[in-house]
Amino acid sequence: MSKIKMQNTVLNYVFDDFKKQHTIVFSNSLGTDLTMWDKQVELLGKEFNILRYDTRGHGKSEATEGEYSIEMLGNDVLDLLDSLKIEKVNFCGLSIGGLTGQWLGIHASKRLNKLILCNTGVKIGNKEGWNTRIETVQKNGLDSIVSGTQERWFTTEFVSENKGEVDSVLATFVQTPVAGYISCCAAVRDANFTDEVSKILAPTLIISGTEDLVTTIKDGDFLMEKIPNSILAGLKTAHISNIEKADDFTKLLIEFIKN
Ligand SMILES: O=C(O)CCC(=O)CC(=O)O
Repeated sequence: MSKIKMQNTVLNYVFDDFKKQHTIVFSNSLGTDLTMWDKQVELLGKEFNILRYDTRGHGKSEATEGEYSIEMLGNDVLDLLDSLKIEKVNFCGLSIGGLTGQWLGIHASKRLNKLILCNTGVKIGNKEGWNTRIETVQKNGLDSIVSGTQERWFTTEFVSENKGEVDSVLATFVQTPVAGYISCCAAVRDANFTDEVSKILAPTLIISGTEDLVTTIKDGDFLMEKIPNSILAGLKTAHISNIEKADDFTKLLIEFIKN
């Protein structure tokens, strides 16, 4: 792992430079960190260089003060690419990472080869829900929402067969800095790409979870209707599809980027 001091923050990242032609950048979901992609690295590393980073306020990245915006998180990615002198990438983001991906697709098209938007939507949830979550976490901490989080993130079948793995993801969740988590909640609350998403020109793969109640398959359908050069794949998962159906997820990425 390395840390990089950028214009406005310090980001933690891991760059596996396998000297391949293409690089794929992974952007984590709310309350996770770059280790959420561990199951993708082995297979994908045979084909691509892999750059993973902790979203601002998460993992070992700095939790700067004040509310964040998706624009800020998108610019963090551009600063990171500039610092590492990487011109063009394939970008894969899940949930809030998918909002960052949409922002990049709209505002930084020339930095993208292909875009993968997972378990996300043009808008996630509503203002009231996010404000309630912010207040709850401010008052009672992340432990107070851990059981609801597990229910949204994984199907009951997956939890019963993979208890250790789920516990480890949730251990990362409760270690997320409260300030970073709620600042990112504000970024999600304020994001709405309904009117801009059709400007995305990069070929785009949308991955939705058929059992995802946070960002539904309908949200994925809407993205596909609006983004001109896009396709949609559904996996039988809840919100964290890349962990719940890791191999299927990884194969979708390889096929999409290589073709
Ligand atoms: O996962 C995200 O990045 C945002 C959506 C969300 O809050 C998922 C959840 O915890 O329910």
